[in-house]
Amino acid sequence: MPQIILGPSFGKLDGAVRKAAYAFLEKLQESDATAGLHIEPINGSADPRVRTGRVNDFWRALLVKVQGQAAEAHYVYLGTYPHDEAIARAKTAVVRVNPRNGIAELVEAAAADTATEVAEPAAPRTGRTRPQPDDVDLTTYPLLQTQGVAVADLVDLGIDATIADAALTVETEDELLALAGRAPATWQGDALLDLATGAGLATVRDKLGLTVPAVEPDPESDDQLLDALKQPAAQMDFAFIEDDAALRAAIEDDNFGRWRVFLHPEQRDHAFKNRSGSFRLSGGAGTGKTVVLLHRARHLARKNPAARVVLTTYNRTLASSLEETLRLLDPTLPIAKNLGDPGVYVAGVDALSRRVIAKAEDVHVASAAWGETVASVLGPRSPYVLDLTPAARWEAALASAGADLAPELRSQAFLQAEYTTIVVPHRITTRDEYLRVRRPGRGVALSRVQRMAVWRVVEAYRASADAAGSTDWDEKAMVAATHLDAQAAAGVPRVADHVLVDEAQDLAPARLVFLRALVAQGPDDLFLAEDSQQRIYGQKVVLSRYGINIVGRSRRLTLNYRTTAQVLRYAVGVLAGEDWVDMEAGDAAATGYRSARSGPAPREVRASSLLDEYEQAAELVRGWRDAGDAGDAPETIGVLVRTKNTGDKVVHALSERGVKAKFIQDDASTGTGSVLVMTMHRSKGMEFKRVILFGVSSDEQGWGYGLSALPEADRADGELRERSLLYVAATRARDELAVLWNGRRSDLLPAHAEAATVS
Ligand SMILES: Nc1ncnc2c1ncn2[C@@H]1O[C@H](COP(=O)(O)OP(=O)(O)OP(=O)(O)O)[C@@H](O)[C@H]1O
Repeated sequence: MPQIILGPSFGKLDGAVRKAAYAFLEKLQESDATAGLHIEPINGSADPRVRTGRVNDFWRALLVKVQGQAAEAHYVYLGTYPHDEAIARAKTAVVRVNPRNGIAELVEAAAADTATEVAEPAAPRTGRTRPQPDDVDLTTYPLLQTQGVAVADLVDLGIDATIADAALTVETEDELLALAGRAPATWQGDALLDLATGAGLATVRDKLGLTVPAVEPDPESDDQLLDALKQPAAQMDFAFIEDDAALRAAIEDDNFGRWRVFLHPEQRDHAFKNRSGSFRLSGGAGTGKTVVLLHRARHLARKNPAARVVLTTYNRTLASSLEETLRLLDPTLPIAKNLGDPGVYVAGVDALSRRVIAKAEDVHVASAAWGETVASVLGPRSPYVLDLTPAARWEAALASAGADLAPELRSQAFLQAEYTTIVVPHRITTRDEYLRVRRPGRGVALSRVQRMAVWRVVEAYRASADAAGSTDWDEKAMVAATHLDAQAAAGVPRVADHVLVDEAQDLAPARLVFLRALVAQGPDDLFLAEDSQQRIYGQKVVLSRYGINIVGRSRRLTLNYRTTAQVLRYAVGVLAGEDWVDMEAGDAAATGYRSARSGPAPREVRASSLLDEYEQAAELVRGWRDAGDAGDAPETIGVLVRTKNTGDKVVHALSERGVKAKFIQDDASTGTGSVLVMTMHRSKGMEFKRVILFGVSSDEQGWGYGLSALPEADRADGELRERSLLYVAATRARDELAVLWNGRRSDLLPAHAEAATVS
């Protein structure tokens, strides 16, 4: 059966043609001799491998046939066009091997001639100096030259000579973005953007897997071309199609289906490479961390059908969305029904711990071993731990036993943070242990007397939960982890072979200890995707303190696929001026973070009153929704708010103004036909075509909620979470972002906003 390779296409197709194009490729995949396909060469084509095929009366597919030593032909699909256009394109399209790096690329015939006339190799770098800030005004100096890059360096990488020349004169990021979009191969654009953000030439080579070809390229050799198509950088533009679902996804949804088949070389590495132990993948919002996890889950399950792969994340809603997307990636992938079954088991981390406990209680509740497990985490108490302790019990415990606490410590927020980060993960069951424990990472220092006062409240909290036979989620995770460790020590196998975790930055220590306990230490055990700048819950966590040893196995993704460069710059501005720490206590600064897409600058709208703000929001949405053929489907527009209360009012206000809107809370499926209004917390992991951030004012209730109740030393971290929340919300926008407020503009917004302001 012929192998289809999806290549770059010159345009978009409308729905009906896409269906016909898919049907054509499906038939071609079965046999290129199928009657009616009419796979034919074209007289006078620049590339003798070019063929056209008949999609229907009017449309033709543009193909490149590569046979080589393979028994079956390979067909590179370059799009479907009206008959005459297809013939014209067939004459000039050339798929060739880049002589500098052996990567396959699609070029136009004229460009193919010039591009193979490769420039002189890069001159030795002696004597060339990078401009010094004292000599020149770097803000008006060509971008790449400020990074010490010369035309010869670019040509040496394999970048098209014309693009390389132009790149060296470009002075602004926006111009570079436009130029990158015109490069003949996606990797070339990416290399230019990466160089402009400070990555050195060697780093770019490494990230894209660019190497000098071992043999002189032979334009006639099909085998060389096939090799070239398989290079990681080539696979940003050319994808070998493995199954019908991938083909259908990429053809019928050529924008949003791309992640299923076209991966960045770094994404490919992270998805498919074996790791000798636990691995941490960090990366800014929209860099494809979730995409990597999904591909990795599929890869592991396919590699070993008996493998038990757990795919998990912070909560149930995100887990449902992971499962849904995994099914999109591969409808044939076995999704395990029970934890411990072969296949991919997808669930939120709390659902996982609950499941472990439910099963253990069923079997072991009366056993001494289970009693010891529970007692080792919570002290002597009832062995029943399945019910949930409501957070309100902290208030009751404070009321009954908190009289000796200093006023700044007398809050549920402080006690919960102390309990979650220190008491539970260290399995502290007595006052003496609590008096002795080290509390690294906790902002507030506690004297011995203060510790004793805290412990009295902890005892009251535990006593009431014991009476109710309940535990909170941190306690459940820790009891479950302790149980799994005890079982493993007794020779019972762990319940998973691979654990893949999304949004790990939001997981409290006990949850991480629990995930560690699901799988034995070893190759490909734990894979954590995280972005510390998106931490909107809990406290900073350092993985090594909880038995997760990453050293040397962490990487960062920097190419944002979701948002435009303009939205990204604005969102990163929200984070500016703060120190960010990652889960290995390293620097999590957003260096090298870039987008290859361009769009309008974010809009800031200062409303004169709340009513005016509603009005402005409705007007924006109506404008986007009713923009003729290009109008947005309502559910692709997100209105993000700080609190549920504001959200309810916005839904009402929009509905009054003729905009059908729906408040989304826990429901995983959002439906169609309504603009989606949700809290910024709920928007995590989601994306919209256009986003309104509503009520981003320092006067708006909700922002900084609870911060004043925190001790001074914990407040700075709380403020970081507010900043992260706004960053998360702003990065949900793919194409356009509008920021609305009335009253005082929020201090969290970028100081010198690159935004058009309307008031
Ligand atoms: N290789 C790719 N080709 C095309 N689109 C991609 C690719 N990788 C990711 N994307 C798209 O980029 C968007 C962001 O991807 P994803 O959600 O995986 O990022 P993320 O890093 O997990 O983001 P966040 O941290 O904000 O949740 C998605 O729309 C995804 O489909």
